[in-house]
Amino acid sequence: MVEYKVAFLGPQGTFSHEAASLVSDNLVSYCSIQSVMAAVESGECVQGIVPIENSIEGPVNLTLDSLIHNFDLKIKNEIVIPINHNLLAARDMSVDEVENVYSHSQALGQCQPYLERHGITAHYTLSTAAAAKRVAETGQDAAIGTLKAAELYNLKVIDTNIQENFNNETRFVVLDSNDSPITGKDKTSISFSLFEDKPGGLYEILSLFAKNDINLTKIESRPSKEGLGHYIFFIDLEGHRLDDDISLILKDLERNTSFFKILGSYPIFRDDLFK
Ligand SMILES: O=C(O)C(=O)C[C@]1(C(=O)O)C=C[C@@H](O)C=C1
Repeated sequence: MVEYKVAFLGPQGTFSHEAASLVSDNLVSYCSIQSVMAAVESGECVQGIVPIENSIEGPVNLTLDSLIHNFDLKIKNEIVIPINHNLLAARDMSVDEVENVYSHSQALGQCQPYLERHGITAHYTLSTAAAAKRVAETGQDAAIGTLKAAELYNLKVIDTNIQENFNNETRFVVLDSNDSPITGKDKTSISFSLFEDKPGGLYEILSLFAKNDINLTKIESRPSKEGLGHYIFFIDLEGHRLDDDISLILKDLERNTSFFKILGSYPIFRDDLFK
C-alpha cells in the first residue's frame, strides 16, 4: 500500500473506489474522470484510477479521448475487477414498482436488457455512487450501484446481479507521471494515426507486430475529431516499450504515423499483484 494521495472517480462506493482501494489507503474522491486526471497532472495526487474498458460495454471513451487530447499521463498499472450491479432504493419495493433508475452510463449499458425487461427508464449520473447518493437524498426512484454504496448511503438492495452476463469485468488504469519498469510480464498501450487513408495502411502497421511475433491484446479506434474518416487507433500489446524488439518497432511506427503516443508500459494484471 502506498502512502501518497491517489485520486478516484467518486463519491465513495463506486467501482473505481473498489479498484483504488487495492492501490492505496490514502484516497481522494473526484466527481469526474477528467478531474481525476487533472488532479494527477497538477500534482495534487500522485496517481489516479480511472475505468478504461468493460467486458460488456467496451471502451470508456471519455478515458481514451482525455488521455489523447487533454492530458499527458502514463499508465503505470492495470487493475481488473468483477462488476456486479445491484438495484438500490430508499425503501423496500419490488422491481416492478421502479419506474426511473439513475446510474453511470456504463452501468446502465451493462444492465440494459434488465431495464428493458422491467420497463425502467434510465437516467445518467457521473458515477454509480453519485446515483446512490441522489436516491438517498431525494428518497425517490432507484440507482444501480455497488453493495458498498447501499451500505454507505443507507439504501435497500432491491435486486442483485442485474448485469447482462456474469462475466462482467471492468479494467481500470492507474495513471501517474511515469509508467512502470520492465517486469518480464508486461503490456504496452500505444495510440497512433495513419498518414493517409490507403489500402493496407493499418495492415502495414499491424504486420510489424505479427512479423516479430508480438501478441496484440486490444485494438480500438476513436474519431480523431478532425472530421469523418479520421481515426486514432489504440493498441495494447504484450511486452515492454523498452524490450529490444518492441522499442525498434515503436521507433519505426513513430516514423510511419502522423500521430504517435505511448500511453505506457505496465505489468499485466494478476490477482496477487496488489496484495
Ligand atoms: O460509476 C462507477 O462506479 C465507476 O467506477 C465507473 C464505471 C465505468 O465507468 O465503467 C466503473 C465500472 C463499471 O463498469 C461501471 C461504471
